[in-house]
Amino acid sequence: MKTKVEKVVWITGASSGIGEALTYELNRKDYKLIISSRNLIDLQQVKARCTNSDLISLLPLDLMDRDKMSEKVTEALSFYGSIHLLINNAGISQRSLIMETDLQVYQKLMDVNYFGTIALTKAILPYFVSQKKGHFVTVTSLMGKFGSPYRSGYCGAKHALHGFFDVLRMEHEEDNIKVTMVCPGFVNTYVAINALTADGSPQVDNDVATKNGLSPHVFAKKMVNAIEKEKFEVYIGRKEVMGIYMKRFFPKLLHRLVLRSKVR
Ligand SMILES: NC(=O)c1ccc[n+]([C@@H]2O[C@H](COP(=O)([O-])OP(=O)(O)OC[C@H]3O[C@@H](n4cnc5c(N)ncnc54)[C@H](O)[C@@H]3O)[C@@H](O)[C@H]2O)c1
Repeated sequence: MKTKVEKVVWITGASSGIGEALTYELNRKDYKLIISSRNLIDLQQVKARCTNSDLISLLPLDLMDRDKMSEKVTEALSFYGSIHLLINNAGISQRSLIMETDLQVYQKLMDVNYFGTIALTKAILPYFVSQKKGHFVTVTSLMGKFGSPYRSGYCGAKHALHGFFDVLRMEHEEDNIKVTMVCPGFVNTYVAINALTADGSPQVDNDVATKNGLSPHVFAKKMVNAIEKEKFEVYIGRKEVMGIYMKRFFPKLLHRLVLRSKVR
């Protein structure tokens, strides 16, 4: 457990789903946490459910506010005087066909998932470099490695994160900066309910596959294990994870299987 000595973790998107479950799991393991999301009341409720709530600091943050990221980093550092891990977890999905989707929806998917994430990453990077230590953990998706209908903009944004962070890992190898890319399969969270439809409104309904996915609690345990082992990249889910290997070795077969599965 190499990173056990590195105790301060900043999690984005901590108000629900994977981020909320990560908060409980890391709190249980006595990490000091800074938890972020857009809504302070939601964050307060998560904190109230933690056993070691004195180890939790709240920092509201909207990934759309790219200009505020340096300010947010300064605020985050003021809580414990240090940060060792940034978990870029916040994100928003999509359920709409390319032909029907407004360009603004693509813009928002990129703004939140890609530009918001890299803006926050760039804002904290000089601090990590100055410390000669730091660990970026970025939650992408299996959709960051292959595609599935109704998710064109989401897939684009998540694929882009892999490009960015693979380069960051190389450029800052000598600064002792670690990067772990986490690719979930289906996890039973609000991701499908909050997913943007063609006009930018949320889908509201859950998807069957998401509902039948891993529980956020089980997912968070596996993810923390991967973080502590400083893995480069990890795929966490059920049989859908096979898509990673099929994309690499049998891309046409994966194409047919994804179409046949009719997953929404
Ligand atoms: N649940 C799944 O099946 C699944 C699969 C693959 C990838 N993911 C990824 O996991 C991550 C977490 O999603 P989840 O499944 O927990 O869904 P969720 O909708 O329950 O949680 C998303 C979190 O991101 C936050 N968020 C959304 N927009 C934001 C913004 N503009 N600024 C700041 N925070 C914002 C939300 O408030 C929430 O806390 C996302 O990056 C998502 O793409 C989830």
